Amino acid sequence: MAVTVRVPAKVNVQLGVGAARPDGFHDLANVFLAVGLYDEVTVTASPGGPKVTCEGPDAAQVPLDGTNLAVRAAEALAARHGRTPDVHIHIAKDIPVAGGMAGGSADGAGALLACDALWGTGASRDELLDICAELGSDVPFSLVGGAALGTGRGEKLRALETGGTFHWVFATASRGLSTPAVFREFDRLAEGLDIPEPVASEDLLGALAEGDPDALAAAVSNDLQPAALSLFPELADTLAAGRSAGALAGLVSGSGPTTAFLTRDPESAAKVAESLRSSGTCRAVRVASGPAPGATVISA
Ligand SMILES: C[C@](O)(CO)[C@H](O)COP(=O)(O)OP(=O)(O)OC[C@H]1O[C@@H](n2ccc(N)nc2=O)[C@H](O)[C@@H]1O
Ligand SMILES: Nc1ncnc2c1ncn2[C@@H]1O[C@H](COP(=O)(O)OP(=O)(O)OP(=O)(O)O)[C@@H](O)[C@H]1O
Repeated sequence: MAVTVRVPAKVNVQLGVGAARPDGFHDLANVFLAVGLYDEVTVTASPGGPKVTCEGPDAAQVPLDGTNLAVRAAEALAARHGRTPDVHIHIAKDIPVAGGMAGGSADGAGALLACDALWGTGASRDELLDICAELGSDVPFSLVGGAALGTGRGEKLRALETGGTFHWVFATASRGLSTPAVFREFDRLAEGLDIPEPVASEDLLGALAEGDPDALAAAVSNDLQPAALSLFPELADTLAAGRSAGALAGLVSGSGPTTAFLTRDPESAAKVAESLRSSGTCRAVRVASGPAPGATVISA
């Protein structure tokens, strides 16, 4: 028997970042939107597992050892339920790697849901969310999808209402950025400054609820953007190219280096994508809309 789960990427429409906490993490006001770029995680019984394989354009950058979040998810579920993680996990990867779109987190959430179905564990939603939070700050959102406000280090979620579909263009970069390195750069840039508690923007939540792309474009923000630009200055050229091509807004996605451009409709998304492709300022361009559903079993 094989179980396949489909899991979306995310863009952060607001990423408010507070000062570093004593544990090194940062309190966030993290407004997540799941978008329709997906990894598919397939699990099959395999004695002596867990073992992981990966296919897709970025597969060579995905670790195939015990650090893979999908492997860690299978091990965590097995340990809680007193069984051995005898499983082969195959990842069909379409989410850019190390791009700030929660690709590894998606695979963690996907493997967890898939193993739960394969093993008949019957874990509750709350137990799955607890395991997700142990795996990483973005992993709970990969499980639930849609739109949500993440507080704490991003793992405490409140579902948000969305009144329509938002159309995005994503430009991937020639190299990745490490999430911890971007947070460290945020801390360096913040030295000596008084960093306020991050708060979700009421205007932004209203724009999501209304499904209003112009209002959302006026409200998007990312406190990690200056840090990502400091480590990867060429991203400024990509942002300028997307904005001058007619995007309503352009911002770095999460910790970057993927840049995200909000457009009014699918036609203008196609136009912005075409301009970005010919701009020479990025590696590849993808079009996707959100909200998209969270991790979903698509075959069992
Ligand atoms: C940038 C975002 O993608 C926005 O959604 C997330 O905040 C990062 O989530 P993630 O990749 O799941 O991150 P984790 O695996 O939990 O943490 C990786 C590293 O990022 C930093 N980190 C992450 C989340 C957070 N609230 N504060 C942090 O300072 C820490 O250095 C941590 O060691
Ligand atoms: N299943 C996985 N897929 C991709 N990367 C993984 C996976 N498991 C662990 N990793 C590691 O995580 C690193 C970050 O990859 P990922 O694609 O999750 O980045 P990201 O999208 O920037 O994450 P986030 O947006 O959550 O900060 C990779 O360089 C890789 O070493």
